[in-house]
Amino acid sequence: MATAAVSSGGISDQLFVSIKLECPRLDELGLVPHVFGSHPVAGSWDSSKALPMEQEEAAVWGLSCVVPSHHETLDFKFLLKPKGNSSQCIVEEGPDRSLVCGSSEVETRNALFKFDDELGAVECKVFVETEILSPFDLAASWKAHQEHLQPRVRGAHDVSMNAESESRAKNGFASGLELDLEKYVVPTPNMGSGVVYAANLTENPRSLLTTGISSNILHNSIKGDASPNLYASANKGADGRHVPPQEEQRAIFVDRGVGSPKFARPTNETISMSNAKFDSEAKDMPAAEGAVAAAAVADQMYGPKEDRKLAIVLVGLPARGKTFTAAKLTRYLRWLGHETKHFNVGKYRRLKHGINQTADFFRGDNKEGVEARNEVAALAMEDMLSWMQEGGQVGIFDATNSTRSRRNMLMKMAEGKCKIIFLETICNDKDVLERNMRLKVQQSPDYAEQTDFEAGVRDFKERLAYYEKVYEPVEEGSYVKMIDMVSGSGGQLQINDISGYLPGRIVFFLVNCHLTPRPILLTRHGESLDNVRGRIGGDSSLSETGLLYSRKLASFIEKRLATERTASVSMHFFNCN
Ligand SMILES: Nc1ncnc2c1ncn2[C@@H]1O[C@H](COP(=O)(O)OP(=O)(O)O)[C@@H](O)[C@H]1O
Ligand SMILES: O=P(O)(O)OC[C@H]1O[C@@](CO)(OP(=O)(O)O)[C@@H](O)[C@@H]1O
Repeated sequence: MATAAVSSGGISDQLFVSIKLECPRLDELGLVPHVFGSHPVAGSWDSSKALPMEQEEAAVWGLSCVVPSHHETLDFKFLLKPKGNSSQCIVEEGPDRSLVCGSSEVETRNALFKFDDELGAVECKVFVETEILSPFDLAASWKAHQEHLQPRVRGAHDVSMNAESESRAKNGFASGLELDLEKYVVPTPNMGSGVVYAANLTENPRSLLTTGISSNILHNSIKGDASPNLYASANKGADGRHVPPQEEQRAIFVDRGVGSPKFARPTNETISMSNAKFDSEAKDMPAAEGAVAAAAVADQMYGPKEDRKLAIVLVGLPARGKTFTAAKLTRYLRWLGHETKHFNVGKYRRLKHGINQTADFFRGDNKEGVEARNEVAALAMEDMLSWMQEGGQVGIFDATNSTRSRRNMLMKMAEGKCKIIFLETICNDKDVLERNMRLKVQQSPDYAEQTDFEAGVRDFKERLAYYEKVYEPVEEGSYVKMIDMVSGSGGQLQINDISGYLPGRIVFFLVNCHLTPRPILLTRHGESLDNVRGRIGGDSSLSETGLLYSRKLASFIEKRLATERTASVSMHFFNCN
């Protein structure tokens, strides 16, 4: 029957083969078509081990199976056996059929069977379909197949497999799907190359898209001389929401080149996590430490209702992973069911001042630059607060917010409206920073029009140096500091004055935050004695095969995962009662 030696990206693909035989006479004659061939899955040319085809319709018989990847070509033939008598067989006439992996040509000549007696001959139409499948596709289709055969019974403790499917599993599939853990290639996760710059996916600056606000009004509001709602009240619809005039919206997007398809209980002490320090080189599992630490925080903290509006204000020099962390946190909080939005001040700045600002714009002694940046930061904060008043729960405010005066401005704006937690990301690892900076120049719309990549890197480094000169680490308010959480030489999470259920969850998340995507491997136990009897569930011992699997699994973990610095193994027991 089939073939295949395919490998893509280090993962062995498998050849899925579906064969159909059409002949109205077979049923009349009480004959069952089989397939046998050169691969052990198809009996290694031993007719007594041929795979029986299944009657799908009155005249149609089918068989699908999967051929493991270590065979180049597989030859096969059809044979007929009388129902209930597997010792006799009639093999089809003509040469062996061959399936070669990667070849689009499949042998579909009719199958001719000659009988010695007056029956003469029987001719059957042949249809063959092949598909190369990854192990994941295969697992999914196997699951679907199993579920199709054995619909789940609600409330049943265990489900018996019927004899037919069991024997088929033994003959056709399970034996063919010999998962050799020694050779299992752990898939490389998608590293997200070519992904859209995370800041582009943040909230659209609605105040900027709403009206051509005068800088003065904005400026006043920043200084606290005017109600911040002054400009926000412009252009409201019947429901009180902002109505962006279409024309302006379009004009701004086009003119600035933003969104271009190119990119595509309370405590006042500092709780240092030295007791529950996150150290990626430590042997203890960080996840477990994080859970304990976060639970300790969360358990004490069920804050008052008014604290439920929460602003997470990022703080950090450029290229410290603020936008990255903000995007991940947004996703997590949304997944928990909290209305969360990510506001990126860079996006506002780009809309209002264009994408081509040089490092000079970010100089701490560039009064105009500082004012312009504060202006857009205030706009973003205003948008975030308005959104909270409309029902939003957690706003993530993503900017460098690198000076105390900027943070004071934000705290003042948030007074009585929401609680603020500063989330500072600190990174001292030169290699990580170098990589981050280059990544920023590659991805940020700020350098979309810079054709000289190295010139872009120099400009970004200059920008960073200006920020470093004025940078004031957070020492005020409630805060979480992520310190060198990515460098691999130990990391620390410091928390101060954090209270409430949600902040506790956030701390939990941050402690367990990973920088790089990683594969998650799931396995069930090996075959149990109950499984051998066709039963799922129960609590029986492992069969011989199950024991073999358990040894292979232990060796896989020891040999293969022990070398992975961040690998962790956890066991889960599911009780379906
Ligand atoms: N905690 C962290 N420390 C250092 N680098 C990080 C951290 N988290 C993520 N990164 C990396 O930093 C890169 C740049 O991140 P980004 O979020 O754009 O920086 P920022 O918003 O601080 O300018 C990301 O691609 C990511 O690989
Ligand atoms: O105004 P500050 O707090 O510096 O923060 C916003 C600035 O952060 C920057 C700093 O480089 O980063 P980003 O674009 O990566 O989000 C600028 O784009 C943006 O103008």
